[in-house]
Amino acid sequence: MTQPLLDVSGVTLRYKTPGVLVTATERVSFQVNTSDRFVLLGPSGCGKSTLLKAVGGYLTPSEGAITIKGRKVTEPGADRMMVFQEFDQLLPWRTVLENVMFPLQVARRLGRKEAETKARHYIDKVGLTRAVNSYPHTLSGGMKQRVAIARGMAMEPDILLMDEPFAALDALTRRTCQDELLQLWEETKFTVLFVTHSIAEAIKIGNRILLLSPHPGRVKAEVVDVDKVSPTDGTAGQLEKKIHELLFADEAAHAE
Ligand SMILES: Nc1ncnc2c1ncn2[C@@H]1O[C@H](COP(=O)(O)OP(=O)(O)OP(=O)(O)O)[C@@H](O)[C@H]1O
Repeated sequence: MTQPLLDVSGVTLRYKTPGVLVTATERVSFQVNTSDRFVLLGPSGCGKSTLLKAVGGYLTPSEGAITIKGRKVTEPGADRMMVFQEFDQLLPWRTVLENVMFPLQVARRLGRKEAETKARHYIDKVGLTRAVNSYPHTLSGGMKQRVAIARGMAMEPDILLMDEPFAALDALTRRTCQDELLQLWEETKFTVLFVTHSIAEAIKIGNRILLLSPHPGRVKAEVVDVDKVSPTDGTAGQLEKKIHELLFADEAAHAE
């Protein structure tokens, strides 16, 4: 069997808070293959962001292990770039071009010219050619998220980690950004691990979806071959209903 790109194996993550140890995820396992659009889906508080941060190397599991291409994740690295929900993830004193160039120069240690060429290429890809010299405060939320995506993709990481990147956008911009992300994926087939609490977004973005229980960290099920559902013939609606039932079955039973 070929090695997965990302292997999350029996991972438990806890937060130490004064007087309490909060368990955010417990013994969660999943594997992501190259070119997957793998979605972590579950309600607020089930541990999605915590898992993503651990894959990013920002948190250390108290049990289990995370490996990328067989290498154990112990700290953040340029092989895993993150895109967050918040609009303030860009450096406000740098232009769009400089924001995208910055990690290329600092983390990849590319020379100015090479970094600029690469940055411009990805800025073009997200449709922001005309905004290269703009500062973040002059951009809309959707434009800022596109810059963050360009910055992540320009690093050509092994995996792009996206934490509800479109959740703070209005419905129309959100849909446009989702479409653009899928278009970019068609062009480059990058691997993405995408966190969302929206079932519809998970079905639209993912080819595989891991359903996390409302009880932190418990895996409910994995849905594969999401690509095979069609947005127009009703199968997407059926899958959405099924996922909803899977996620909330126990809660409904208890509520009765
Ligand atoms: N810094 C922290 N300190 C203490 N507990 C935390 C911290 N961050 C998260 N938690 C707790 O860990 C659990 C999982 O949180 P996490 O943010 O990973 O969930 P989530 O599924 O991403 O939720 P959301 O969609 O609301 O971001 C929750 O119980 C949360 O309260």
